[in-house]
Amino acid sequence: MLKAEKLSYSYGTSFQLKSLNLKLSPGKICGIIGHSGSGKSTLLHLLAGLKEPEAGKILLQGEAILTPSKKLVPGHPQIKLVTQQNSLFPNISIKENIAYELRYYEKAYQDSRVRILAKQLNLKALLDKLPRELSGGEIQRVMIARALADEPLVLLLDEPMANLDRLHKKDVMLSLKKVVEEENIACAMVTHDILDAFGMADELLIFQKGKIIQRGTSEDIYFHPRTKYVAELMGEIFTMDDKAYFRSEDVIFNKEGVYRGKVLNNVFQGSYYEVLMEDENGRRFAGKSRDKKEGEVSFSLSSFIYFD
Ligand SMILES: Nc1ncnc2c1ncn2[C@@H]1O[C@H](COP(=O)(O)OP(=O)(O)OP(=O)(O)O)[C@@H](O)[C@H]1O
Repeated sequence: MLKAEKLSYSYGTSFQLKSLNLKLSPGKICGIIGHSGSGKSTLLHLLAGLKEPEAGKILLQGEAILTPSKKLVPGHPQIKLVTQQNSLFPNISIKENIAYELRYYEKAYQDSRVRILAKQLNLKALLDKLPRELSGGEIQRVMIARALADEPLVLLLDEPMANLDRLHKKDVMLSLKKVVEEENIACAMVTHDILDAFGMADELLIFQKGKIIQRGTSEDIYFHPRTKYVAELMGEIFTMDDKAYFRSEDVIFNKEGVYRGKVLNNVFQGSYYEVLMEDENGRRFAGKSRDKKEGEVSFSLSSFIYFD
């Protein structure tokens, strides 16, 4: 659906996005993960046709999209970018905000489309309110609904769920995934929360300094990270010898275990305790346990991660 070929962009000498290739497929969500400043937002702005690439092109259904220098108003009507910024009209209702995107259509179609979106994104109770009467998370859902109103081919989301608590997140995640599938939209989503990416993305792209350094399914990347940077983005890793790394869930407490640790703390996590430990060299690591641990403990490790 959307394809970027050899895309390049830079901010002077301080940041470069170099010869990047990317494909977004209909009905699929591509999660974009990377440290702050790695270029994720810049990429979304390029894909949305809002920044002028220095080289390369962006193809929508095989046709090159017009870049800002070739357009009066930058952007493409069928590629929608939703950021964290609230860009709703403040003095009209939520319903009118969404319907505004459909202003060239008949009223009956506007109404039915708003009704469908309100159902998909759980907005029914908010339709007659003004934006200032909504919470941050509710605004975010409305912004997504508004972006979807005119049935775009591509939806680009820059941290769409940053303002939502866990419970609401799950709700929005499920509805968003369903809409993307039902309406066959190609979607890319930048997020800082790896669990959001795991929960939603069909494919993950890992970004480092303007480059995609690994791509694959969540499971693929979680279990086979190519570098330490990638592994750490997926969750905390530990090592006792700087060669073999492990995660807290790999720690299996048992008396026969060949590894030893001194328990420093038990952090209650609800369904388990995170047991913080250190070895005789003062290296810190953690395990997971249903019960609290104390003093000297032994454990084995169920698997290791190695880097090339
Ligand atoms: N207008 C600009 N002028 C100069 N440098 C910029 C500009 N916008 C961004 N940068 C720099 O380019 C790099 C990439 O920025 P970008 O916003 O794309 O990163 P990001 O991965 O989205 O970060 P975050 O996760 O913090 O939003 C950063 O080092 C940033 O400081």
